[in-house]
Amino acid sequence: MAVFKPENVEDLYEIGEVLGSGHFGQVRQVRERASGKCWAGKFLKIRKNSCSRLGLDRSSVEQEVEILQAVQHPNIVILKDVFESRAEVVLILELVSGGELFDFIAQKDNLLESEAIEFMKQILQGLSFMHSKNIAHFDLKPENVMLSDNVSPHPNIKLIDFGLAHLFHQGEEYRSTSGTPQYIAPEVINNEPLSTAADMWSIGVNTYILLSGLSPFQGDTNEDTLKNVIAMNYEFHAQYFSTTSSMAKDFIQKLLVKNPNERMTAEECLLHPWIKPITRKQVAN
Ligand SMILES: COc1cc(-c2ccc3ncc(-c4cccc([C@@H](O)NCCN(C)C)c4)n3n2)ccc1O
Repeated sequence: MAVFKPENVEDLYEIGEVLGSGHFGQVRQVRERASGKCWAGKFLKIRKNSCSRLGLDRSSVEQEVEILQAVQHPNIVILKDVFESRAEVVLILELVSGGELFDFIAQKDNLLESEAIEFMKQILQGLSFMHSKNIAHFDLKPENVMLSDNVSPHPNIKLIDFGLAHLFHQGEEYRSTSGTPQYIAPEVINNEPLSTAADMWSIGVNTYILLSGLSPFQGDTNEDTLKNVIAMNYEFHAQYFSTTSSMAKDFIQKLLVKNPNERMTAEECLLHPWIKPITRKQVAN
């Protein structure tokens, strides 16, 4: 069993404002007393015993910590420290100040395809690194793609929220139906054995949204959305994709493939001509 620091987190950090909350618990800004530097504290309630319904299993928190410790990359949020007291675990994480990628995009009149490519390239670089370590994120969605800051013209992408992430062990079969309906792959819905390829389906959905603002499988209800995913029921609506390059559509089509084994991998995505132009003319788009 992993041992986290037993010190009271408030002895070392001043606890600040709530930055956000979700299934994972609360994220608060914290200031390191010794250095004055600000970090993000992810506060997680831990189940007191197996009968308790409130809080997270300690084992799931241990897996998230193990994964975060294994993925030190410029495009993945860095884990600095972990504290545990009573029924709470606190992850001290790199503070990501630029907000969510899609809020950044929503504030712009329109996103150039060249800008979308730059963002997607960084997401794929972080994801390719994770997949090289047999780790899948399993919750890739706009809210979990954040920007390091909102001042530089070319902000850095930071992937967050590894609460559903999984480290695959040799020969292991792993199934899970967790995730957000709009972004999950057909094999997740069908409770079939999963692999890092499920992330690549989500990348296809995120790219479709990045370029159009539309969600390809979104239905009126979650049930309708899941039916659309299973039926592969999506199209490039002319009203939203009239100026989108054929290369971009080809990129998406090579990810929204039902058979996980036939989907592009993150490495193959980084070599796709939409991401890595072959000719100088392509770069002009
Ligand atoms: C590593 O796991 C997580 C990290 C973070 C994280 C890390 C650094 C960091 N700096 C700023 C923030 C932040 C700022 C505003 C809102 C949120 C969060 O509540 N919403 C993000 C998306 N949500 C679906 C996780 C997080 N974060 N969030 C949030 C949730 C996680 O499960």
